[in-house]
Amino acid sequence: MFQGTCSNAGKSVLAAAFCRMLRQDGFRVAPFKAQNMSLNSFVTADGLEMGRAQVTQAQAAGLEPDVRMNPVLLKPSSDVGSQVIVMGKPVGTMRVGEYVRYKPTAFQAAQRAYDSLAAESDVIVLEGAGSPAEINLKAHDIVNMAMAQYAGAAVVLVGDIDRGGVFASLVGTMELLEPEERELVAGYVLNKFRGDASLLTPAYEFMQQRTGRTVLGVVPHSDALGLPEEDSVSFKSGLAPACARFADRKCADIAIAVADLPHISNFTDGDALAGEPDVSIYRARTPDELADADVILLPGSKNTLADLDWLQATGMAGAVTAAAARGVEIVGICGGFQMLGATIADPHGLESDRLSARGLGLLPVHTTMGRDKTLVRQSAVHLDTEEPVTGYEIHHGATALENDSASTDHESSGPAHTAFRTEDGAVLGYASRGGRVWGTYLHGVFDADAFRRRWLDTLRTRKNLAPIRTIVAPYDIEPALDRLADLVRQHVDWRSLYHRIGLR
Ligand SMILES: NC(=O)CC[C@H](N)C(=O)O
Repeated sequence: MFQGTCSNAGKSVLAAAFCRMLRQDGFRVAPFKAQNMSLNSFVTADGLEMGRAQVTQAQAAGLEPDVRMNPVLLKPSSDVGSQVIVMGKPVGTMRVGEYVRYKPTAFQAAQRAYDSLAAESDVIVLEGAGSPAEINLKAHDIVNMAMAQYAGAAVVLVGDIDRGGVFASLVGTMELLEPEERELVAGYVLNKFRGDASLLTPAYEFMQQRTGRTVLGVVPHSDALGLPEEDSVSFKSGLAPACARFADRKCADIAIAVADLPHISNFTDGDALAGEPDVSIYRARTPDELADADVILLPGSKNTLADLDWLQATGMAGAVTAAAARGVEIVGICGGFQMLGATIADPHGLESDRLSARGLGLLPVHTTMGRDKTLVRQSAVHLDTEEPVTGYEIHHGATALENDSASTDHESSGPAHTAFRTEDGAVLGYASRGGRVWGTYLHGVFDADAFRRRWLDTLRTRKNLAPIRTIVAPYDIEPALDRLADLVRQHVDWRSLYHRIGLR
């Protein structure tokens, strides 16, 4: 089990690496994280919702994502607390105190999920959350040492050396554990190292003497892995792959600005675009940052109305409508799609106490949030290009086209047409008359290689750049998972870990 001395220490990535390595070595391996807090979720084939990190780890393990791998998911929606998802379905929106009271039930669900997964596997790679040494939270822990004890796991403590203070964090974490918890710790991994690792060797001796545990490895910092990010922590601090890569690519042909909404969900929707050599994709928080964009992407949101307020308050809303008037391509996904419309209503107060609001008025559509949550994988066709797309839907809102679009008082909303249609004929998104403003409920819409290239080529043509016409950057994380496994094999004493858990 990988536990961190802080959040974002790189536990998920190490867990993914071990899933891939164990699979390469012929074991039946599955990932598990009792509880995730993330707005980056995914829908399983049976229509259940789980965190993205275990989806990547499942792929590393060669398995279909399964909700047992992440039985509890908390999706913070601020004003009204977090939406609590248990075994893939929302059980309610709870404030902290309420959730603490609910935790014994959540832990039971996690234990049942673990047992059933463990019965089918040779090895489970568990992941903790945050740090196990948060002494104020320990009494009701269900995801760190409590889970490790339940599973009888060997724990690797992961420290982020890039932040500094890594030895103090490791020693301090050990210090704050109960003796029986400390027993479970097999050793340490120092993650995100830049520089000459031989400089660290004197510290290993010290750690061994002081704590009786050794450093099992030092993993170099790597921006270039190209794996999806688990939660928005790294996106917010500008560390997500898309942003990291942007630094080198300010001059790419197509500039795509992603509005960095306070409740941004599923920003992984931009990952496939970030991999394209002719694209620079970056987050935008101010109107200025939208100025040179060829595309403005409004991503998903766990709180559409609050984020719409944020767009208004920051002046971003005005900048988006002005850009639309200049002919800039405006794309909305899920919550972003809802924002493009004329009105959004949340009569049950599911996301906030704002019961309704006007949208940006760029598409003549109306959204109403219903109590039922749509959770489904979808295949659809983009009608203009006839290219297939696939992805998943996660939303409460239902969005419909205005009967008589002339009735709208929003200047920019003109007649719109269906942009995406599913196999069974359902509408999955609309586009404005000229097609430059469009939105869809489909997360992952840009993952389809052919559609993505066709769309980028339309943008190129508009800028008088030659279309590329072939798929130059297929979106596939398989090679990245293999690269990751190689990197970790090189730098971590995986043999002694295998030995510790009884594998040969
Ligand atoms: N994933 C999303 O962007 C969800 C949009 C919105 N919060 C809804 O539930 O309808």
